[in-house]
Amino acid sequence: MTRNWLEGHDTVVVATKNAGKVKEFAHALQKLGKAVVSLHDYPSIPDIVEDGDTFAANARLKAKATGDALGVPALADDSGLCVDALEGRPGVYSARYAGEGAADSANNAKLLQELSQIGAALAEPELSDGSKPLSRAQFVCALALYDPATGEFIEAEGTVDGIITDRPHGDGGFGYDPLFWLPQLGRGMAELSKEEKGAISHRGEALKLLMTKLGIHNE
Ligand SMILES: O=c1nc[nH]c2c1ncn2[C@H]1C[C@H](O)[C@@H](COP(=O)(O)OP(=O)(O)OP(=O)(O)O)O1
Ligand SMILES: [Mg+2]
Repeated sequence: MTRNWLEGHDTVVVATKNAGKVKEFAHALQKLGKAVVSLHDYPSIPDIVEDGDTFAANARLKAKATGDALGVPALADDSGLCVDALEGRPGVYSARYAGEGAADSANNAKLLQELSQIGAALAEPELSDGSKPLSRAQFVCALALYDPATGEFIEAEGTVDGIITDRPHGDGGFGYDPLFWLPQLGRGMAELSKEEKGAISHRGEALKLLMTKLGIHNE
């Protein structure tokens, strides 16, 4: 068991510029009595190039650059959507699917366009609102916590399976959430509260695992 790196820190640095992630981490870590700061609070840290081949490699890159710049442990999240009908794309390219700096709405539009182009369709009945299931998909989240004092990493990964539908459901969450349907719940990811999403999501699962590795037992 690793020592708890977060002990004695009432603020956790999350190496992200994604406001949706910040909200989810803030909500989850608040239960441990910890506040979250993000790269929005440190504009002087230069942009981090995410050129790793895997979610885990990118998470390590972001955690290390941030931890080294600030001299305190930093937590990074690299995540994305892997769509079966697209052979796992957009994967590590999820954030820039529709181009560098693309808005979530543009990425969602591109996803529907690609799926429509190949005529993706699941041999499953349509949902009760008439929307069509297009492909199985998985959200993946790799977390890396880095300690600049020792150069060590603690890492964890989580996934959640779902289905991409041809229409959005709900307006919560961020990113691809509106197109991600959870057949096991009969609801869309963007229809869940932060609490509900955290309980089942790729990020929630990765965070639980990371906390276990740190020896922190929540609930
Ligand atoms: O729970 C999620 N619900 C919906 N979409 C999600 C989720 N988690 C990741 N995603 C999507 C958003 C973005 O298109 C990509 C992450 O890319 P990723 O590089 O990890 O994050 P980012 O560039 O938005 O912020 P940053 O790198 O500063 O942490 O996957
Ligand atoms: Mg990114």
